Order: sequence, then C-alpha cells, then structure tokens
Amino acid sequence: MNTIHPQGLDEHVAPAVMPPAKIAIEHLDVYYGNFRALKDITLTIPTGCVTAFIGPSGCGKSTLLRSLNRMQDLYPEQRAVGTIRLDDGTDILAKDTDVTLLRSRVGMVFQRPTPFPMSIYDNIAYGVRLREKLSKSELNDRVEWALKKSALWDDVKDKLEQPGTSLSGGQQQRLCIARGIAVKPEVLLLDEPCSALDPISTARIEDLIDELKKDYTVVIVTHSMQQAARISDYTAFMYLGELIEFGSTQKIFLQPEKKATEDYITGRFG
Ligand SMILES: Nc1ncnc2c1ncn2[C@@H]1O[C@H](COP(=O)(O)OP(=O)(O)OP(=O)(O)O)[C@@H](O)[C@H]1O
Repeated sequence: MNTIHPQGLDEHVAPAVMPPAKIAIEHLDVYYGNFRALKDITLTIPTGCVTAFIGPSGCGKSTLLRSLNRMQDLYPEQRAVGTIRLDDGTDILAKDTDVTLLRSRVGMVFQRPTPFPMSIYDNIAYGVRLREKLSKSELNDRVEWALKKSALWDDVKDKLEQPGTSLSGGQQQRLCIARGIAVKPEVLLLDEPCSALDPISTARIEDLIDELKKDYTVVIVTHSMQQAARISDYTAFMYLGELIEFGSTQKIFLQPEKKATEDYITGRFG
C-alpha cells in the first residue's frame, strides 16, 4: 500500500489494547437546520490519549468536536441527536444534563486565541472563581499551576496584571489552554489550536499537548496530517459527515483499511 510515513509517527505507538472509553459516541447525527452534517457517528474516545479528527474541509470534524460539550446548544438551528456518554454514565446530550458542569468537565480551546479582555491572572482565575470557592492563596497557587502546566509561567510571572491581549499569538493560545485546564477538566477539546500560529509556537503547543495527555483525555481537530501523526495516539478519518475509519494513528497512516483513508493520507484529495 502506498502510504506516507510522517516524521514523529514512530514516537506514538498506541497501547496494544485500546484504553477504556472516556467518551462513547453512538449513532450521532448533527443538523444545521435541515442539513445533516454528521451521519450516524459511532466512536469511542480512549481515556488518557490524544485522539485526532482528520479529513478534508467541511467533513464535520469541528461539528463532531463541538458536540462533545454541547456547543450546539448556543445556536437554536443546530441539533445533535444520538447518544454521547462520559465514562461515569453522564448522558451529554440529555436535556437534564447540567451544561455548565459538563463544560467544566469537557473544556474547549478554540482555533484563534481568545483571551478575555482582562489581566493574564484574571483570564485564568475567572473560570475558577465561578466554579470553586478558593482562598486568595489557593487561587494564586491554581493560577501558577495552570500557567506552569501550559509552559507560560516563565514568560508571564512578572506581568500577571497586564492584559492577556498584550501577549504574542502563541502565548495567548497557551494562556487559553491554561484557562482551559485551570478548572481541572477531564477532557480537553482543541479545535485547530495551532492554525493561527507560527512553527515555533506550534511546536510548543504540540509539546504541551504531549504533556497534557498524562492528566487529561485530549481530542484535537487538525488540518495537518503531519501534526496528527506527530501528536496523536488515535486518529478518526472523516469524510462528508461520516466516520470512515478509526484506529491507532500508526495504523491509519501506515495500513489504512479503507481506500478513501489511503487516498486522503497520500494526498490524493483534500
Ligand atoms: N453554522 C453552520 N450553518 C450551516 N452549516 C454549517 C455550519 N457550520 C458548519 N456547517 C456545515 O457542516 C459541515 C461540516 O462543517 P465543519 O465545520 O464541522 O467541518 P470541518 O471538517 O471542521 O471543516 P474545516 O476543516 O473547513 O474547518 C459543512 O458542510 C459545513 O458547511
């Protein structure tokens, strides 16, 4: 089979047995008005791994990612139908599920860095204050912890009162990741987190994702197959709203079972 062997692929050998599901998606359809953007998706997201969603533009990667913390709720014309369960049995799409609590368990970082219009410190502390009653020193510790985890502490420790928007693009994205992990989510959803970044900032975020999977389950949408190969343990290939193939990243890149996957991986379309 004619496949490519991207750099970094060898470093990510998925466990021989797939870890238990952190999130189990069953028969998921998502609609924008009458348009069915996701078609009968069934997929498990393994615990403590990085799972990448890849596929050509418009195939439904972001739609699938956004359904994992019910972003569709924010738009009346969008509708998700099916079942998505967390490992403790929480039915993510159920009407009576507490969406605020869900989003603190399943956090999201967007494509473009979106610091809040407040200080670096408050960008991190804001979500924590909403959810937990911490003393000032506990809050300071949490802010420091999140900034250290996001490899940003050394850059900002002397200017925590400056606006988040005063940072560079790459630093702002690390700030958004710090904000995401400060509330201690179980799952971190990353929607093309490097698309607005230069190669050096991208490399730092990729290193960070590698670190984060020690504590979190990470799901990432990426346009870059090289990036998927470098950082993910499992890969889901999507096409026209369907899940075509899911497996270890090694297998998807080196021995895809479906012709469409092979064609995409080898650059014949997309
Ligand atoms: N707000 C919306 N209203 C109507 N249709 C939408 C909306 N957002 C996405 N779609 C459609 O749903 C389908 C899936 O879009 P989605 O953004 O999930 O794809 P994607 O794979 O993430 O694409 P890209 O790689 O370009 O970001 C596409 O056909 C898109 O046109």
